Amino acid sequence: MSDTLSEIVAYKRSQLETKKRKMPLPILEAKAAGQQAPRGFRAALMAVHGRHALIGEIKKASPSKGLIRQDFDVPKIARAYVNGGAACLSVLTEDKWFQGADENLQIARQSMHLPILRKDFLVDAYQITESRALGADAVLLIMAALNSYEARDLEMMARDHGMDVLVEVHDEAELEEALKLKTPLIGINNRDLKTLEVKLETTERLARQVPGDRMVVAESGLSSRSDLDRLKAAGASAFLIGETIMRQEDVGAATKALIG
Ligand SMILES: O=P(O)(O)OC[C@@H](O)[C@@H](O)c1c[nH]c2ccccc12
Repeated sequence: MSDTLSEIVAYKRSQLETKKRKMPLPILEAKAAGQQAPRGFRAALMAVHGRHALIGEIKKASPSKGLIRQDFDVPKIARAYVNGGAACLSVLTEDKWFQGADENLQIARQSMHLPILRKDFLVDAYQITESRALGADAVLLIMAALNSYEARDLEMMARDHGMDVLVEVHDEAELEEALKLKTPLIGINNRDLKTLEVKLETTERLARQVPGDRMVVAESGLSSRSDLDRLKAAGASAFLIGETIMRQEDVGAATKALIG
């Protein structure tokens, strides 16, 4: 376990057995079936015209930065993102490194109308059903944590539950695997999840290799309007932003300032 991603994934896998015992899959399936229908995540991104399509992330802490935001009022943050003009939200549910919680997703969803991406480390089919049972509209699949079979199976399950899939890559080999999936949403993470280093050049380099029928979502390390303009010119059409906005007291104003 030399890098952060492997450590997190190992921890996730170790939690799974307990979770499955506490909440057996059939019960979870029933919960998922009882949820309101998924809101269109991809559709909401595609509906944005004339300004940047932003996915506003609700994130309290991160492995690279520690605590990011002290005053963490989820409904207030969620509604501020709406008022600021975000197209979608992303909610961290990972508890140990990001201080997230499953409840944060449920609370955010009850607080506003935008589609929500469940941001976590999903490596097992159980977690896909769990995401829908929590009310997620979309899930993140991280190619660096999955082989191509796992990615394909998890994607199929997510689609069966009516959720959109954002597949995350950070190099050429992962992009090649991601393009074999059905989802049109290709997230390019500027942060290397193994070393935690951030380079906007990652989006610039990889976006060029994404066919025109896919949609590039630039992720991580975006801190200004000019970063968004720069990556849009490189081919990104949506932007996933957490820390920059989470550090601002006024989330609505910070969102507006970024997307115009
Ligand atoms: O806070 P930032 O640098 O704006 O990044 C947001 C988002 O891209 C980042 O939280 C993220 C991208 N991929 C992930 C996978 C797991 C956990 C977190 C992430």
